[in-house]
Amino acid sequence: MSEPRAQFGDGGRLEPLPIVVEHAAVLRAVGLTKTYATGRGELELFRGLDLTVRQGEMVAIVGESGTGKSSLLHLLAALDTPTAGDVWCGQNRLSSFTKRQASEFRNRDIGYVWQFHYLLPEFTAQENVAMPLLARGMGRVAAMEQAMVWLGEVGLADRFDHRSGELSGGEQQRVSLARALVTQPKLLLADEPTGDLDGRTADVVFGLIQRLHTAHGLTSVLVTHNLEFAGRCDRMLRLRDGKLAEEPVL
Ligand SMILES: Nc1ncnc2c1ncn2[C@@H]1O[C@H](COP(=O)(O)OP(=O)(O)OP(=O)(O)O)[C@@H](O)[C@H]1O
Repeated sequence: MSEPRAQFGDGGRLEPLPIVVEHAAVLRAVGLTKTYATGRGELELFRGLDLTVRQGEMVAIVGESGTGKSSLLHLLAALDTPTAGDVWCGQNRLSSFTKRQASEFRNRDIGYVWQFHYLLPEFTAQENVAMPLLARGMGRVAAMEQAMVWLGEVGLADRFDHRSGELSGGEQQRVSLARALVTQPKLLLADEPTGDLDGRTADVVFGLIQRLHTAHGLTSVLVTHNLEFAGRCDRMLRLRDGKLAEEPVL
């Protein structure tokens, strides 16, 4: 049965119901288990882990080194498959994807930022940013135009023809952020995006991520060791002993 859109008020007149904005879950992990086979037997990182990220949220995942934060992010991005359980992104069940579907999903729906920029050194900043658009078959002229727009978004339009070796660490990471967002994904996943930067530069890059998250209505999940940055997110989740526990934010 469909929801009623109106109700009878005191005067017997039909009045519209108040609009309740429901924030849909963009990302949902259900009963997630990840076990690696290692030379010394099985390493179980988590078992039966649940996570819900709602539209527009910025969620930080923190935790000791080796607890499995990067592994979790890889599962959320369909870069890896869980031992058990499922990840849902909207209506998509990631474990049902073929390799090709997973790759298309990442190109279409996910912006991924790594600790290291992984820019291709032989290409300019603009060409690096255009890469995901070229990969999906967009023509070079249109892709390069979009890349310029996103270089502008990260404040680096004037560096469009610089190769990665001619950019500072913070600038390289800003270019990689533009490359992650040029496809206009719904979801931004970032694994220690400021981990390789000095304090002031880290602050600039984190501030930029926050600004772009809000300006473009993104849903973001960030792994970080920086508790100050984590405290500036909507929610902070700590991965410990294979479970995610909510911690208070500022
Ligand atoms: N492909 C793999 N095969 C076997 N073990 C792995 C694999 N990938 C990661 N691990 C192990 O899983 C554990 C968790 O790794 P992961 O990188 O997810 O942790 P993390 O919490 O992100 O750590 P850090 O904060 O240091 O980046 C580590 O002990 C790591 O050695």
